Amino acid sequence: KRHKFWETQPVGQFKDLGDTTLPEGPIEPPTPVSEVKQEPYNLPSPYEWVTCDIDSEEVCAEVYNLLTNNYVEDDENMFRFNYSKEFLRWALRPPGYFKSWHIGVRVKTSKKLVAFITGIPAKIRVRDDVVVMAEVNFLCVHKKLRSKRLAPVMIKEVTRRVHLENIWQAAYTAGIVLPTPVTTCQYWHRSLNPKKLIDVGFSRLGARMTMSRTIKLYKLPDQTITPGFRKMEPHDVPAVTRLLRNYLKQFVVAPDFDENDVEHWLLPKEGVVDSYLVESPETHEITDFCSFYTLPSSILGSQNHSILKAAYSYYNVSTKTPLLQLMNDALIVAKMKEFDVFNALDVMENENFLKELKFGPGDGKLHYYLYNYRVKHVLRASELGLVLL
Ligand SMILES: COc1cccc(CC(=N)NC(=O)c2cccnc2OC2CCNCC2)c1
Repeated sequence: KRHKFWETQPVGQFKDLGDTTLPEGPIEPPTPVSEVKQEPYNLPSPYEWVTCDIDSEEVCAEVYNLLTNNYVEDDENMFRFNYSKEFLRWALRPPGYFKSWHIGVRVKTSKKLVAFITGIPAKIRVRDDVVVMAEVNFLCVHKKLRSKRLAPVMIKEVTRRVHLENIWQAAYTAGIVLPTPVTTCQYWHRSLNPKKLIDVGFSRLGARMTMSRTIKLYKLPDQTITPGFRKMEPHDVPAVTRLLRNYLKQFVVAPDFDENDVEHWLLPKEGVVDSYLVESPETHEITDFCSFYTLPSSILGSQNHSILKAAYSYYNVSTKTPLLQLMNDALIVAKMKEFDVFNALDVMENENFLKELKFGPGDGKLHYYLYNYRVKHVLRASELGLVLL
């Protein structure tokens, strides 16, 4: 039976899709925290819950190894996300995070970590309604424990622990269709190192194209071209916060970032997140911003290469520099940093630069979901201003 679990959850149900009488907003009301189930859900007997302290080098390494060997693969099982330990520590410890939301499952006897799921708190605006939600991510069950129905109990457990903090909504993404997407995004890729991408099977040589012609097609300048384009620095946090908050107002769903959030999520971190801005040489005003995060993938079947170095478009704001030129500078910097590919979703205003900057469409889609919050109509990807890691 399809979605046996999801039909029991407060999420938009397929059967409700046509019903415009259902109001936008929370589907179920909050309950008093005292009435939330105090004890963890039952796991099958060989397994036990554990809270993963990712500050611990040893535990962080266990989480890294579980994800490296068992997390999301592309549709053709040629690549698998390979989040770094530094990235995981960044992604899971934003302002106000809860250690109790970093949930693992161990084998009681061997203490082997065999499953993982996380939440982090985030202020998300839906139209005019700012809601503190949990962003749920990194749901991973060891390949050898699939189809044991562990995922539903892990989702119920993270939901229970989120409820204990008096938070009643969540946001998450998936590559599969569940009840019911808020929006569905197409992902796009811009080759930076076409020879390697073709060698490992990520891309194919175009019809009537030679390798040298393909290399020339994707060639980029070896310096950025926008005057005043520079790395973001700590003293830029207030100006970038103002710029980003104002820009994100136009989207139906978007993060409600304050300066602490911007400091955590957007200050450059080597090997984790890169962010650049344009400071007007005349007025010293910050007029534009672009950022991307580092998410390599393991290459599962290549002799010559083991890692695909990928940059993922994060938040970009253009108010003076044309978006096309700003994102071209982002591509130039990514190439200078030896990324092989630059990925982007067709969210926000991205569709205005994707084709022009020689992005090609990916072979899959990313669906966005809200838990316990109904959005009246499915949104266009361009109405979405939220990028999850
Ligand atoms: C190239 O290596 C891959 C390894 C695993 C999966 C995929 C395909 C895929 N599922 N890609 C995306 O979900 C994706 C494509 C473009 C931008 N962001 C994305 O996902 C982000 C956001 C959701 N969490 C994973 C990272 C590709």
